[in-house]
Amino acid sequence: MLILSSPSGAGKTTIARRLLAEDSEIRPSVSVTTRAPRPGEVEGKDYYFVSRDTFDRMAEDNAFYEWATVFGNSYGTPKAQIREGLKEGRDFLFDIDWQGTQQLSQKAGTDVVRIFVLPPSIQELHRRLSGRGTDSAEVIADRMARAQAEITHWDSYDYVVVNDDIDACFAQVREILAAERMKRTRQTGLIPFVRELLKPQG
Ligand SMILES: Nc1nc2c(ncn2[C@@H]2O[C@H](COP(=O)(O)OP(=O)(O)O)[C@@H](O)[C@H]2O)c(=O)[nH]1
Ligand SMILES: Nc1ncnc2c1ncn2[C@@H]1O[C@H](COP(=O)(O)OP(=O)(O)O)[C@@H](O)[C@H]1O
Repeated sequence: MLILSSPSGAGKTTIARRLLAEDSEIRPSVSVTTRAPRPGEVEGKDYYFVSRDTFDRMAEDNAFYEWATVFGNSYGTPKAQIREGLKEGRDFLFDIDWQGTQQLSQKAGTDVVRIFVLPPSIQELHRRLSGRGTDSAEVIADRMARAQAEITHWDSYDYVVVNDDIDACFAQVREILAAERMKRTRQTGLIPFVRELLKPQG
């Protein structure tokens, strides 16, 4: 379970989309949200957009691994789509906030890799939120007001990358993923091979 978090506008969606396009081994965890779709966002790809009633019913029915309220809207990770994949040992990418990261870490323990994406500066964060052109001035002001509070949670992540140059930052994320996949504890498929190597020779 690879988690990407950042203050809004630092670039996690950009990194996530590129990773999903280039790495066929990892699948997205598509969240459910009460937030309205932004122009260009696709139902079932970026989010499942639902009403407040539907979200509350899903929460009551225990349909989420975790959920949280961010910027006045609710966001949740639905269990159904990832349960089977996780059993099969597939990699999943989560674009979730620090609250969801804490909840998933408690549930999944060592199977979680957490990356926090920092902007190169607060001024650049503002430029990116404005340049994205998807949010009103009011929404941008709200996200900027929350950015520093979100950055204070950077120390509960395993890795921190600064998204200054997108290519350099993306390369770092790929390196983290490559190294994590090579961890001995994740390479259970190698056990028969190692047993073979250890057989007495001759
Ligand atoms: N806990 C939790 N956070 C989520 C989930 N889906 C999205 N988020 C977070 O909600 C925040 C707002 O997301 P969004 O409205 O798409 O704006 P963004 O920050 O520009 O990507 C971001 O920090 C996301 O990482 C989820 O299922 N659970
Ligand atoms: N390294 C970068 N340099 C310049 N602009 C970037 C960079 N990374 C992302 N952006 C732009 O900044 C805006 C916010 O990025 P986005 O991925 O939507 O952030 P988040 O998902 O963290 O809110 C988008 O318009 C995106 O194209």
